[in-house]
Amino acid sequence: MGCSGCRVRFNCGKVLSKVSVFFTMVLIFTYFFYCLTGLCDSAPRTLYSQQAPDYDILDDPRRVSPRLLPDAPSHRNRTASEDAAQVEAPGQQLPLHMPGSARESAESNGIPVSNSFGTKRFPQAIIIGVKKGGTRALLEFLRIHPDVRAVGAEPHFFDRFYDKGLEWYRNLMPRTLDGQITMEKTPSYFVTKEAPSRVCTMNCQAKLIVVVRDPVTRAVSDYTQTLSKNPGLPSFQNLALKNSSTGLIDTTWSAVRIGLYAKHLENWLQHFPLSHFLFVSGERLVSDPAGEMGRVQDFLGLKRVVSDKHFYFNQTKGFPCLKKPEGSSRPRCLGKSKGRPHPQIPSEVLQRLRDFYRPFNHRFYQMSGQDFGWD
Ligand SMILES: Nc1ncnc2c1ncn2[C@@H]1O[C@H](COP(=O)(O)OS(=O)(=O)O)[C@@H](OP(=O)(O)O)[C@H]1O
Repeated sequence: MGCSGCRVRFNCGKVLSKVSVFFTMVLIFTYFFYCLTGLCDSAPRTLYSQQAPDYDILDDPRRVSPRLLPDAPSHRNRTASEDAAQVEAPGQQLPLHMPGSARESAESNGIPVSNSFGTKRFPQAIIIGVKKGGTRALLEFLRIHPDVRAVGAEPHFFDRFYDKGLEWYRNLMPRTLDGQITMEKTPSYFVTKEAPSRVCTMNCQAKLIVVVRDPVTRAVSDYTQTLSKNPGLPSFQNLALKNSSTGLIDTTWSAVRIGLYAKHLENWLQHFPLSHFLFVSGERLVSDPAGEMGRVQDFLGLKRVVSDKHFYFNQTKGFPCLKKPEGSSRPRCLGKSKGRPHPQIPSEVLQRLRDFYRPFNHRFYQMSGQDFGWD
């Protein structure tokens, strides 16, 4: 009797251990299957795709380290807050070759669709400048195009991280299929002495886009950005003028120097012919985004997909916004660091700057073959 009780308990134990082995196997197989279908990779990314892309983070090098760039080679030891800061390009969540309706339906069902197709290529086109010209707006507008894939954050490879090597750079790029263009934007390339030769080492056929804006408003915009991070900053006039009595402009101040477009372009023209450049008017990108996007798409050899129907003017923001950015069904404007109110600068200081820039602007109009009408 006692012995048969033992046997029953012994058999029960055997059955239980078999069941637990069975369930463990099922779990392992399910995990393998899940990974084989590529869903493993994308599981954490769905979190990012559900967030609104924070354009402010993407343009702030202090908040986006190269480790946090999309598809950066090293993802080890990330903290949760770093993960949250890695906002991926909306278009990087879904393979772009997927028919629109299929992508939309996958997305609306909350099914993460991993982009494991295509190849990481060096960019064929780069937005190289200028800082505060409207480079983020241009990149986000371009991203609506199904044949454009771009890194969300600024890689700063040709100015800050060149020693990491070309493979590191290529690894940051999103995967593209044949016929799709890989792009990135880092506005500081335009004013970096070494950037042209370095870009040429990567690809001398690269197309280069420069968004230019009246250098006076650009300088004020630049100053406004620095002031927002450092409220104790001296006044604009203190920084722009060597001394107030002579009214001489301080060209060592980066906010002034960046606006000497002719000088920076000269450096680039040592390595690339003029035909490789497209100069986008920062002012027209605001007043007529569709018109300016038409020129950009032609230059990149793309079908004119991005058009009037993609934009609306947001009265509160005072800027054009996207009706449906890539990967989202809701209208979206750029972040609050884009289109900030500028501080009041004394008109004589602005006039002094205007006079200073005039000859440089005219030289730039000649070199680029375009009159931007800043004077
Ligand atoms: N559609 C739209 N929405 C918001 N802002 C727009 C837009 N188009 C152009 N701009 C102008 O872009 C300016 C910022 O330029 P960048 O994106 O090149 O800045 S950055 O260098 O990346 O920091 C930013 O400068 P500020 O107005 O001084 O903030 C804007 O004037």
